[in-house]
Amino acid sequence: MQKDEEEMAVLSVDGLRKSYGSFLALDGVAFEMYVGQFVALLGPNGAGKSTLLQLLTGLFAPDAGTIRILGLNIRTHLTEGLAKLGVVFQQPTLDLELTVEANLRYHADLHGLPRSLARKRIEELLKRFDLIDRRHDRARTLSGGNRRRVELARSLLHEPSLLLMDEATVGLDPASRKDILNRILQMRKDGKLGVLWTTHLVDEVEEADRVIVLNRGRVLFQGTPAELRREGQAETIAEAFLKLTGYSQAVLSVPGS
Ligand SMILES: Nc1ncnc2c1ncn2[C@@H]1O[C@H](COP(=O)(O)OP(=O)(O)OP(=O)(O)O)[C@@H](O)[C@H]1O
Repeated sequence: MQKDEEEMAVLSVDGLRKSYGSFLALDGVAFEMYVGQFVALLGPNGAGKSTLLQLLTGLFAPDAGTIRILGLNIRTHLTEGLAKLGVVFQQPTLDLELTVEANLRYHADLHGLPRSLARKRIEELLKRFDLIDRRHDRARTLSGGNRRRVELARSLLHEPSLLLMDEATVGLDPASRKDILNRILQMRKDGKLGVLWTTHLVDEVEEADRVIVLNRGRVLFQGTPAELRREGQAETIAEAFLKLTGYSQAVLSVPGS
């Protein structure tokens, strides 16, 4: 990667606004993040996290504001911007009738990877995510945690600079949840990828480089987990989050639920 690419924000969002009819789902959202960072986007249900991710993936256009991926404005450079993006969606997206390997090969073809390069990367990623023994198994036979690992491997095949993970641990058992989170946290050591991790689970943001608190379409806070605790004059992230948002304990979901 070029020096100026390393210093450039991998994702830069400014003045983002999106309404559904008269309902304002995102209201002037702005933040930046860099490669090597794990950024947690924390917000209760309905905060606007999925809407934000739909805009970041070009699914639909914002009413106002700009999104830049490595400096590329996706309004004018959508294809180039999306080529730098890996996504793990909240809803499972594997073809359950295909084998693990075929799911990955299909994605590699979509990204136009030459077959020999695709074979090499698939092999590397299956090893890295401890899936090599399952390569010939149909996705249907995999546990929820393993399916998520396949989706994660798939999202990295084209070597993106930015990985978006939308509530990636929802529905997983506690051990699989921890496994996925730890794998992502380890990846930041490579310094090649920025990860935007959306969640409504406060315990998933403890080790983030930065936390963005989104509530009712607005950014209430952005900074480190320690700064979040300081801002909320609280000992825990959960307490700080509740103070900032004014919610009661009930809004904090039980992990694994
Ligand atoms: N297509 C739509 N039409 C109308 N309102 C919508 C639509 N999609 C989302 N909303 C509303 O916009 C707000 C933000 O929704 P969004 O799904 O982005 O939030 P979220 O933080 O991802 O929540 P969740 O964790 O529940 O998915 C919610 O109040 C939701 O009801």
